[in-house]
Amino acid sequence: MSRILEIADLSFSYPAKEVFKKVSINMDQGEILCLMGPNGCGKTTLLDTIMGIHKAEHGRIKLMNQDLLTYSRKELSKLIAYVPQVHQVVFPYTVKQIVLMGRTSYVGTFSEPGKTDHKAVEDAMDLVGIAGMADKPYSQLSGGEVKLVLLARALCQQAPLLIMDEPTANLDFKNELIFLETIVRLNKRDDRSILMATHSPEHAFYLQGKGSKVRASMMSGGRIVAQGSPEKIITEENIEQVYGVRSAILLDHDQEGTPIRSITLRGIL
Ligand SMILES: Nc1ncnc2c1ncn2[C@@H]1O[C@H](COP(=O)(O)OP(=O)(O)OP(=O)(O)O)[C@@H](O)[C@H]1O
Repeated sequence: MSRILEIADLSFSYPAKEVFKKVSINMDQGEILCLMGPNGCGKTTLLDTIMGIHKAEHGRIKLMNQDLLTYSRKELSKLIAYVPQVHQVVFPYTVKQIVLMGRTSYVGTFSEPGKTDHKAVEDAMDLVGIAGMADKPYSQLSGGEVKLVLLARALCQQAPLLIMDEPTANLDFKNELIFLETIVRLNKRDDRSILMATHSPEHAFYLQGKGSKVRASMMSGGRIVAQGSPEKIITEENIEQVYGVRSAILLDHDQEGTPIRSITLRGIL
């Protein structure tokens, strides 16, 4: 199994704040890694550092066995697709124009997008169910619709590593499942590796139940405090320690006998 991402001893601080220290994470090709942790623990900053937006003070990141710093911006955009937590644009783009931006690294500087680019955009929009919104102004979408458009943009980038920051925030039940099912499909059919920061630990169980290879990492106080298979990491004890709340992990089985775990919150400690 080849490594898509190797993060070793990574540390980063903003001028007046240390965010994370000595973080080490490895991801195999074809794996889904769910990064969890309380608000403000550093998940987004870590994702931004992996994408080369922040420069780490210490440690190193290897992407597909090559030092991240040796890639050009254009090369990186073919290797990593990103669904951000929030996204604002000032120009009055249509939804289709935003999705087409996912093809930027494939289109020459002085060229127009070609047939392949338009086909990739249409396929991605069909897959996430937003084909009917193609000509709508992006600035007039709801928070949930924006997430679906950003997913379509990332899909047509066709990068081996997909990074998502709280992808299902703002989504209703059905769109949350469209998102999760799209992740499963990309992972199992296209062998994409997915790193997602999430406040919904049960997503790790859901994706695992659908046959994806899933691991969970829990971040707290700027460190990775637990890392491994979802059932070993997402435990009542770890949730108590990391989030300061009492919870119950419930185990059920679906019709095929596959275990399904869910979490209910019982109170603040
Ligand atoms: N540009 C910045 N300058 C200074 N401090 C920042 C900056 N951006 C974030 N921080 C701080 O760094 C810490 C980590 O923020 P980050 O957004 O990475 O957390 P997070 O785990 O993604 O949080 P959430 O779950 O709320 O999205 C927080 O304390 C935040 O206030």
